[in-house]
Amino acid sequence: MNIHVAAALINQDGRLLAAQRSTGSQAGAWELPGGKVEEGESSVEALRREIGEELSCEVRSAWLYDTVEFDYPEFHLTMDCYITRLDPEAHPSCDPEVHSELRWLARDELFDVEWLPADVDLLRGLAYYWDEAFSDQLL
Ligand SMILES: Nc1nc2c([nH]c(=O)n2[C@H]2C[C@H](O)[C@@H](COP(=O)(O)OP(=O)(O)OP(=O)(O)O)O2)c(=O)[nH]1
Repeated sequence: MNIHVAAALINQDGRLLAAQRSTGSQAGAWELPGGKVEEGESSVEALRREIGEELSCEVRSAWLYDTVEFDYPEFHLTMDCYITRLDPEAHPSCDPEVHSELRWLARDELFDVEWLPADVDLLRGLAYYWDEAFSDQLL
């Protein structure tokens, strides 16, 4: 089984938004906000919808940073990860049905939380290319 997910790398004031899953078998683990791409939807459309549903925020712009391919025991994950800009005044809020906590992590705090296994290599890379990835010139 293949699961296609769209996920957001959201940076504000030099920090990345991380979210802790509140339900399911992966409860307690940290992830990037996002979710499954539905039938008939593009991955950017899924990103906009999920960020609206989960964080009550509007996506201003998004560009594809990387696509993660990862084998979980039960399924294969394809995850499109977008550098995502919200309105600078936006305050993402936590929907308890999805996330138990949101945290803004600085570059040197990225691994203070326990990420879902599929995210670890991506975030290692992001820590390395942090300034380039979040440069305003690219948005
Ligand atoms: N959103 C998100 N999902 C991730 C990440 N890393 C990772 O392995 N996943 C996995 C966890 C889940 O098995 C799957 C996403 O499914 P989900 O349950 O969040 O999707 P959804 O919001 O559409 O939920 P649902 O409607 O099926 O309940 O992808 C990540 O950084 N962000």
